[in-house]
Amino acid sequence: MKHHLPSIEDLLQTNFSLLSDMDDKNEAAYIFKQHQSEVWMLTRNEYMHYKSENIKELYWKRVGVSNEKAVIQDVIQKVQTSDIVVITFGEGKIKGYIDSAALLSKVFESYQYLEAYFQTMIDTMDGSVSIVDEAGKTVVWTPGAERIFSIPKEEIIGKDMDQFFPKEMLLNKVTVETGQSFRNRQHNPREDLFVMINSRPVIIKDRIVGAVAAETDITSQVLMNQELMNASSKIRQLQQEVSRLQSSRDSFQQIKGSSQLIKETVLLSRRMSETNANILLLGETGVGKEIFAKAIHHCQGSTTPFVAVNCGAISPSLFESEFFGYEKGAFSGANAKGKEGKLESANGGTLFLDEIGDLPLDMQVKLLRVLQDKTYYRVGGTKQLIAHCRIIAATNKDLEAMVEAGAFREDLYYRLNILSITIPPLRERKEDIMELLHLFIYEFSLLYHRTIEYIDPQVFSILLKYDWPGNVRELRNTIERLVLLSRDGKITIEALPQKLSKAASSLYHDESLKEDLNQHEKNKIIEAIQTENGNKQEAAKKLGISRATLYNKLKKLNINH
Ligand SMILES: Nc1ncnc2c1ncn2[C@@H]1O[C@H](COP(=O)(O)OP(=O)(O)OP(=O)(O)O)[C@@H](O)[C@H]1O
Repeated sequence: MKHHLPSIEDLLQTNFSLLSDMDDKNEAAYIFKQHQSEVWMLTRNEYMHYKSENIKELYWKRVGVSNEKAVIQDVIQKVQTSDIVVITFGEGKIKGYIDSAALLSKVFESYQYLEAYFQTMIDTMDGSVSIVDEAGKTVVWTPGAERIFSIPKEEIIGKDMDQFFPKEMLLNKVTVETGQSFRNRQHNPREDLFVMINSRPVIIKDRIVGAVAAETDITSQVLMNQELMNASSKIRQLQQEVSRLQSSRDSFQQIKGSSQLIKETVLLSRRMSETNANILLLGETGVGKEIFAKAIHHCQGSTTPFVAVNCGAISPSLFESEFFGYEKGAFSGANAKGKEGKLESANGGTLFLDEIGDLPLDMQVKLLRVLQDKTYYRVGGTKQLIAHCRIIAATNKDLEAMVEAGAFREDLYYRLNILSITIPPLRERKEDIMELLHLFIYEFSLLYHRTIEYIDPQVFSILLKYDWPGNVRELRNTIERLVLLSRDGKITIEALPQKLSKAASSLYHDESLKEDLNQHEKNKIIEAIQTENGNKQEAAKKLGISRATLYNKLKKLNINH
């Protein structure tokens, strides 16, 4: 590793002799005389000269001493006062010496290697790297920086950066002043330029001597995102129009998502909806049970009533009268004319029993009777009524466990569970997040009259990675918040609810963002090519980009089409 300072071993020379071993034939370059921890030195020539002249007093020079375990910096310090430094080992025995000329030449060689590596490294990098010294003056400005910021090196080197950039962009100045590091901060230094900045202090012996800032140009990702946003919003608009026209034909259009899991769930629901039988919908909170229930109900172009009852929200004492209705004078406080129940209101259509797990046990018996006989009586009534409706029940509870615990009737469970559909949670179909996200942005931007033109790529990345315990409802509510908190058409990371940004801080890093965006871009392109039966000209048109751009992207994203 030639670019590092040489080690003591690299520099050690052994061409020496101790005075006690010295004779005239000895060719050693230096002669050492040692007393305890101190060492004196003569060159061989001096020694021979003094001897031949018969000079009694030899003119020994005292030299520096370092142990073989010392660091090279120690030797460098000692050669400042003596030309050579003796290296000892064990109990102070002399192992060899280091002379200043050899040391200087080796250190200079390391410096040359380091300089060559450093220069080649900054010339090779695409991104921008800049360094300021402790006075805030620019000392390094790479070709990447020249290209990204269009400022030639000659213009900026030696100058204060705030002559060239607005103060809020100068993270390296903050870093050099405070020692604070930054990671993945996004900036928009020019209207047509987006960069991601990292910065760190340069520290020598606990002193900040400068700061390095590395900037990556993410303009193309951001623009691509905006292009996609615009394209998706146009597509969404068209889809809404089409689905309005088609809504009488296909009620499942409302259920968005193109993951295999959601497609299979829709397919199963479609098949079940054709049977007219009762259906049980299972799934975590917010997965879309009600939206599925409505789609099943409307599947046959039904204009019949869809009546929803939240079993968890009706007080147990009112349940029976709410459910079956009552005759006039059935109980005190009742409507004098009597009232039809939910079963009757749903006549000919669908009764949606949400949160069926919360149905009181006595009502479970009565519901079972309706399911079996299709007949019931109003409270206080004697006329038998026929239940002419499909029942769709839904719950996010584990009914089987409730049966085992005696909280839900086994016979009712089996009756309801004949046709059941489990709607998968969003974390198992993350491919759907992007589509739902665009749908909700579009919906809320219309509702609140806010045009969204830009979404911070970090926001996308965080939304795609989060596990969504509250499923689609939580995603929808989050998007509503983001649209409401958007400023100048921009959704930024600060608008995210705290729990999302917290969950993301451990996940987020540059590469994952790129991967997510690339994957999304890839999916959109493949989808467009498939829809256009492989016709690239048409696919490019559909994506709103030129044919040449499409070919570039196919190459860059490794798409074989
Ligand atoms: N696949 C989907 N496409 C579009 N919107 C969806 C989808 N799934 C759910 N939503 C929306 O998410 C929200 C929650 O859905 P829904 O009320 O149907 O969930 P749920 O499972 O019935 O919830 P809960 O268990 O709390 O009753 C609704 O606004 C719904 O329109």
